[in-house]
Amino acid sequence: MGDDVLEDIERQIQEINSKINRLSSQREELYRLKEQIKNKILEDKSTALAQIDWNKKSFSSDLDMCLKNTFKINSLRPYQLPAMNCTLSGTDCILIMPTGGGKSLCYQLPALISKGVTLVVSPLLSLMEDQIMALEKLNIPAKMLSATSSKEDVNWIHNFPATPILGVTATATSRVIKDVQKILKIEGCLILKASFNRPNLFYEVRSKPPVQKEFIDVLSKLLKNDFKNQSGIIYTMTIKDTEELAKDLKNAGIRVAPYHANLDAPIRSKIHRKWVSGEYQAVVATIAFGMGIDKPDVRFVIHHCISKSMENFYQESGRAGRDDKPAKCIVFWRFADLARQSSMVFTENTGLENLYGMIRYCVDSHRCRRKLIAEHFDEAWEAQDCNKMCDHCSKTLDVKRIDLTKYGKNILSILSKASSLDSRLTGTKLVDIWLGKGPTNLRVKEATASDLSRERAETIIAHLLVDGFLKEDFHFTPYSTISYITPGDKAAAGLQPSPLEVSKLGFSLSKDDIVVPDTDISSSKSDKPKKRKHESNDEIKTFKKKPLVIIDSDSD
Ligand SMILES: Nc1ncnc2c1ncn2[C@@H]1O[C@H](COP(=O)(O)OP(=O)(O)OP(=O)(O)O)[C@@H](O)[C@H]1O
Repeated sequence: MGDDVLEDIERQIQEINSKINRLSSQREELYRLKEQIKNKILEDKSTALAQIDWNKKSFSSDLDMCLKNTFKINSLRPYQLPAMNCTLSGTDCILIMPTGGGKSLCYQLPALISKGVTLVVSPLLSLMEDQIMALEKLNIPAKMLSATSSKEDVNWIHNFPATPILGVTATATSRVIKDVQKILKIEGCLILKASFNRPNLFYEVRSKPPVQKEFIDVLSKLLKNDFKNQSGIIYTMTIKDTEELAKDLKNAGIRVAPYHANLDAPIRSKIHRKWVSGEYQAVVATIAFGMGIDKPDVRFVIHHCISKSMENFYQESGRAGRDDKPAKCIVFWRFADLARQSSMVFTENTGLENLYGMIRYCVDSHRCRRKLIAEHFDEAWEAQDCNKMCDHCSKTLDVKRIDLTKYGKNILSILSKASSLDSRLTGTKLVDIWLGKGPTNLRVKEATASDLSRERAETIIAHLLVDGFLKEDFHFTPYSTISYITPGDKAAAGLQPSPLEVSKLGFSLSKDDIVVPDTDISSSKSDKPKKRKHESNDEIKTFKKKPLVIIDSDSD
C-alpha cells in the first residue's frame, strides 16, 4: 500500500463529490421547475376562471329580489355580479375595487341569500362598527366578535373545507395579490379588478389666492352659486385651519361646521348628523373625517390645502359622487402649502416622495388629471376614460415645453450666494430674491427674473423640486420645522432641469421663455409620478359560504 492507493481514494472521493454537486444542482433545477409548473397551473386556473362569463348566469334567483327589497339598490355595478356569482358557485375569488366601489355588497348580499353564517374578520374596530351599523340600518341581523385577521384566524378558516373565500381589497399591486393568495391558500382563484376610474368625478386644480379674505370670497361664491343647495366636504390640513375656515365661512353666511379629531364624540356625531340631513351645506374637516363616511350625494370635495399624497387625495376626493351622479373635486394649490405639508411629512418613510406625487398633480397643468391619478394606480386610461371630466381635458389647450436651464442656473447662483453669506433660503424667500425683492445683499443682479409673475416663479421652483433639481433641507427650531431650499442631486451632478410643460391653464409664456421643440417631448417624461412604494393600506376581506367568512385586513 502506498501513496498511489491514497491518491486513488482521493480521486474517487472527488468524483463522488462532483456527482453530489451535479445531482444537487439537478435537484435544485427540478425544484425550480416544479415551482414554475405549479405556478403556471395555478395561473392557468385563474385565467380559465377569468374566461367564464360570470355576468351571464345568476347563481341565485333571490339575488335580484334581495338587492331591491333589502338593499334598495336597482342595478349592480361592474364586477359585483361576477364576484357574487363566483363565490355563490363555490369558487374562491379576489376582488380589487376602489374605495366606495361597493365591495361590502358583494358579501353582504350572498350572505342573505345562502344558508350559513357570514363571518367578517377585520383588523379595525371602527370598520367592524361601520359594518354592524350599516347592517342594522338594513335590518340584517349581525353581531360583532373581537377578532383580527392574524395567521391563526386564517388557518382557522381553513378548518372549514370546501368553503369559498372572497378576498376584497381597495389597493393592491400584483405582488401583494400573489402574497394574499398564498396566505389565504387560494392560489388559482378568480381575480377581478375593477378600474379605479371614477368617471362621474370632475377633477380640477385652482390657484389658491394668497390673501385669506380673497380666498374666503372665492369659496363662498362657489358654495353660494356653483354648489347652491348641494352637499360637500372642505378638507383642510390642520385643526386650526378647520376652525378658522369654518368661522370665516359662517361669517360669510354659509352653513358649515368644523369637524376634527379634537371634538368630543357627541359633538362630532351631531355635526355629522346635521350635515347628513342637509342642515349644514358642508363640513370643514381634517382627514379625521374620512373613514366610514358614506353619504351618497356629496356633490363637491374641496381641498383647501393639498393632500399629503395621491393616495390620500384619491380617498378624500373619492367621498364625492358615491351615488354615481356628477360631482366636483377641486384642489386649491399654493406654493406656500408645499413647505407646510413637507415639514410635517418628511420624517415619514416615503412621506416626501408621496407628497411630491401630489405636487406633480397640481403643477402638471398640461396633462389630464385623470391620467395622473391612473399612473398612481398603475393603470393606463385613455382620453375617453376622462371624457372631458377634468380641467385639462374640458378645454382645448395649447401646450408648450419651456427650457428651464437658464432659470435653474439663476436659482443655483442665488442659493450659492446665500450659502456664501451663511444664509439659508426658504422657498418663499428664494422666490422673493429671484423676483428682485427681499434683502438686497442676497440678490444676484444677473439672476433676477423681474418679468416673471410670482405664481410662475413658484410653479418653476415647485417643478424643480419634484424634478430633483432642487431639494428641501429641514431644520428644527424649538417651535417648528423649517424647510430650506438647496441644490438637489441632479444639480449637484451637473445635470439640466427637465423642461416644464405649460398650457394656457397654467399661465401664458413670458418673453424670456425658451420653447423646446416638440421633437424633444419624449425625453421629458422623467417627471412622471413615481410608483407607490407603500402598500400598507391593503385591505383584505374574505368571504366563505357555509359558513360564509370574510376577512378584512387594513393595516393603514
Ligand atoms: N350597485 C350599487 N348601486 C348603487 N349604490 C351602491 C351599489 N353598490 C354599493 N352601493 C353603495 O355604494 C356605497 C359604498 O359601498 P361600500 O361601502 O360597500 O364600498 P366599499 O367598496 O366597501 O368601500 P370602502 O373601501 O370605503 O370600504 C354604499 O352606500 C353602498 O350602498
